[in-house]
Amino acid sequence: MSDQKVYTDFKDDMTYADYLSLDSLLSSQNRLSGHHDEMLFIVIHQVSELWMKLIIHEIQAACQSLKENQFEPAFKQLARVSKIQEQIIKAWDVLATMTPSEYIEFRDSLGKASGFQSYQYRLIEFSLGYKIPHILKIYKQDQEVFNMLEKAYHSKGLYDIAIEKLAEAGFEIPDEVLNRDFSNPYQKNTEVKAAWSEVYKDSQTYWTLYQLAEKLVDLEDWHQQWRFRHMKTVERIIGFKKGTGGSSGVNYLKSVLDSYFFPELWDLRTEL
Ligand code: HEM
Ligand SMILES: N[C@@H](CC(=O)c1ccccc1NC=O)C(=O)O
Repeated sequence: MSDQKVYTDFKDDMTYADYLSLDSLLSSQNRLSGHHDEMLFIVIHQVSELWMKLIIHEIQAACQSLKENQFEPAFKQLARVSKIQEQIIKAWDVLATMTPSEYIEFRDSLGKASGFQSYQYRLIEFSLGYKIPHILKIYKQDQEVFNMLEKAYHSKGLYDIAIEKLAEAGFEIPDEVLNRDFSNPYQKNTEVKAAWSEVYKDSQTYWTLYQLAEKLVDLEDWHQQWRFRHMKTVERIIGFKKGTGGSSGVNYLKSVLDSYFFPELWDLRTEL
């Protein structure tokens, strides 16, 4: 979280390991059970968290670029996010080499810890506009994380900024959409749908918004594929056991697959 600091005291004799903080990075795989496969489990999670860090960095940059009408840099940043999403989806293939009996041998040592508590994952979902009431209470114990997430929860998401771009291009977008309470989940809107439909029907005129829309669809599509692979990998490894985080497990993970982040961008496809 404290990565805002810029280091200026470069050393002449700086090494590869110094630069990458390899000492701390490579001494952070602490297997509680000592089980062989717990190494795989830890590394997969740490790699996913590192990629999530970069996703957040790029989404924040893309939001800023869009606010400044710098569309080309925003497209490059969003395209990078999609490439990372592809990477973390592939990581499920590695985790799926672990069998149910191998996992069950060290599952108890995880206690009540769960991916449920990944605050970087929440930051990503908030930026995609997926905000569920009561989610913040999971983070009550850690005031610093809680404050950071609360701020993100009340902020505009990527889609809110994209809709502002529609308004700036001259489309009639109601005030109740532009000035909505951003902590509420986004509700689909007829005027927004009409605007995006026009963008798709006349893509030559609205080429920039058209590209933006497709980048957003990429992000949502990949995110849902990540959720699906997570759900299926969990079913493959623990079946329908309850989750360590207290949820019903696979059925909970299936239920989140029903949500849409950018609903109009999907709805319009039926009518084009
Ligand atoms: C053996 C591997 C895994 C199993 C059995 C598993 C199981 C589960 C279960 C059952 C849940 C629901 C919450 C709960 O009750 O615990 C969950 C949530 C979650 N897991 Fe995993 N998981 C695995 C691997 C991973 C990996 C590699 C990641 C990558 C970071 C991950 C990230 C998450 C996230 C972000 C959630 C919250 C999802 C949401 O609330 O929509 N999980 N996991
Ligand atoms: N929820 C998992 C446990 C689990 O997967 C996990 C435990 C600690 C840290 C990260 C985890 N990953 C994803 O939920 C389970 O019920 O087996």
